[in-house]
Amino acid sequence: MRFVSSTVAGAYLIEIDPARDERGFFARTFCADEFTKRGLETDFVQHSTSYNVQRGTLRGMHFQREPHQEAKVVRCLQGAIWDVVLDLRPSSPTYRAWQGFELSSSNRRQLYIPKGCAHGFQTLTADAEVGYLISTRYAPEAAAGVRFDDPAFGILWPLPVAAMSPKDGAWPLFEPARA
Ligand SMILES: Cc1cn([C@H]2C[C@H](O)[C@@H](COP(=O)(O)OP(=O)(O)O[C@H]3O[C@@H](C)C(=O)[C@@H](O)[C@H]3O)O2)c(=O)[nH]c1=O
Repeated sequence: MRFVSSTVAGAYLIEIDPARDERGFFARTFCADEFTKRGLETDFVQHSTSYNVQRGTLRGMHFQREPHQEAKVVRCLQGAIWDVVLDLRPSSPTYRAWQGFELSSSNRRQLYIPKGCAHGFQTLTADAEVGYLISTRYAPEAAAGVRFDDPAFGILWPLPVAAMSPKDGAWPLFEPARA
């Protein structure tokens, strides 16, 4: 596995290191030893998937409040997405910074989202499916979000929004105390 540092502290783009032969290849997509070496979470209690019908569907920007903060490992299983990590940790050297990556079923890249960061994505294709490893149980009372188009962050999205949940359309503008 190859871990590429992000401009958001503690976030990593993870690429596979395929062992190829005439059948195709074999590659690790998660390795507890490799994650531990970099101080990343290895204890994942949920593996979830989301399926998205339309190109341009946007989900985000989500996080869970303390003490339910989550680390996530995100992968696009079908189609392609623009996947974004946003730093909401006031003590972080990259507080309020974001970075986006194209993840697709063909590039097989994954994005590691550290605790305290928000996460969201926009689908670049129709019929896109996204899988996540998540380190913390779903706690709806702790679920929170910031607006995908909040000028406090200036996240750039590749496409007009084709579909979004009412919840994601209604997040208030960012106030540091609320996050
Ligand atoms: C996230 C989640 C949702 N649900 C339920 C609640 C609701 O009825 C339905 C859809 O929930 P949401 O609208 O919150 O789903 P969604 O907008 O896809 O939420 C996801 O967005 C991306 C960007 C993430 O990073 C994920 O961690 C998660 O927050 O699924 C669970 O049962 N368990 C879960 O872990």
